[in-house]
Amino acid sequence: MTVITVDGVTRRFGDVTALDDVSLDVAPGELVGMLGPNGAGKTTLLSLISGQRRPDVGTVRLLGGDPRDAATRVGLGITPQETGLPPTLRVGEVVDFVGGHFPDPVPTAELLEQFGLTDKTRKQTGSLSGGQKRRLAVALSLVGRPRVVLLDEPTTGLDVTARQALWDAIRQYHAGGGTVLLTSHYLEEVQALAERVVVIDHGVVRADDSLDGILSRVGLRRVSVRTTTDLTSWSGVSRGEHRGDGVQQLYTPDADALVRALVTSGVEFSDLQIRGASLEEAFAEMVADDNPLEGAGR
Ligand SMILES: Nc1ncnc2c1ncn2[C@@H]1O[C@H](COP(=O)(O)OP(=O)(O)OP(=O)(O)O)[C@@H](O)[C@H]1O
Repeated sequence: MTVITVDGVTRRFGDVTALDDVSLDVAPGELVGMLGPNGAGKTTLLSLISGQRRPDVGTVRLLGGDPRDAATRVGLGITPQETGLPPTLRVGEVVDFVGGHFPDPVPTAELLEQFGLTDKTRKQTGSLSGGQKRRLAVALSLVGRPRVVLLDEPTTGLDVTARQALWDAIRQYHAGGGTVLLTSHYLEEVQALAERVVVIDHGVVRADDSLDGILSRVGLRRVSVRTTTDLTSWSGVSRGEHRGDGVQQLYTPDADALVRALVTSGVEFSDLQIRGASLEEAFAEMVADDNPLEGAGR
């Protein structure tokens, strides 16, 4: 049984095809990170899964039911990209209000404690900082003990400490068996949290694989080396850049061959380092217009 099933879904807004024949299954207990550039279709996909919109073509199932049924959505928690919190309600009142829609809500004090908001319980939400509002928004998605949560850029605008705290809360929810589908523009967020990565670009799923699978699929190694000779146009270098400090960063499918060529050329160099591509590099490769990855899907 899958928690989320998206099958052959197309959704248009006028002339814009936001999603073009997208299919995606999410199994119970998975933590899936969705990546894509601005306008790729991520938010639209989440709105179809949460039943806020209907697909033009294809079907969406949530927890075995229709996401537009209120009975199905009781098992769902959402943090949208922008949360309209009523500014004059107190933080505790908002949590009580949202929790009141669920049969077995997390007690308000417990939830606020988990999200470091205990001292804000009696403050009006309008007085919270942007980061505190974001934390409250993620807390609200979990108040009903959902079986699945959709988090649209959960930590955008948060500082490093607040982001780490939210990651811990998401991990804790996941460790308890919860299913998570999140979007993020922070690649390190997806790298830190997700076991599986779905890359969407121009409304199409470009890759859907384990995090390791995505990284290895790109197959590029990064060689960094300090030298005064320009190596960026050497044969075997698919992309290269000069850093300000005299170090060049070279991306190559065959680091061994590049290092052999470097050594035999007699060029003087120092500080040679080789490592695998990061998710950021993998992502840049995947959404580069001239370099589509074939064979998306699992
Ligand atoms: N209500 C709407 N009316 C018209 N066009 C829309 C609407 N919602 C989305 N779109 C268009 O659909 C495409 C996908 O948008 P979507 O918001 O799903 O992208 P996204 O991947 O979430 O982007 P971002 O990372 O910027 O949040 C975009 O071209 C967008 O302009």
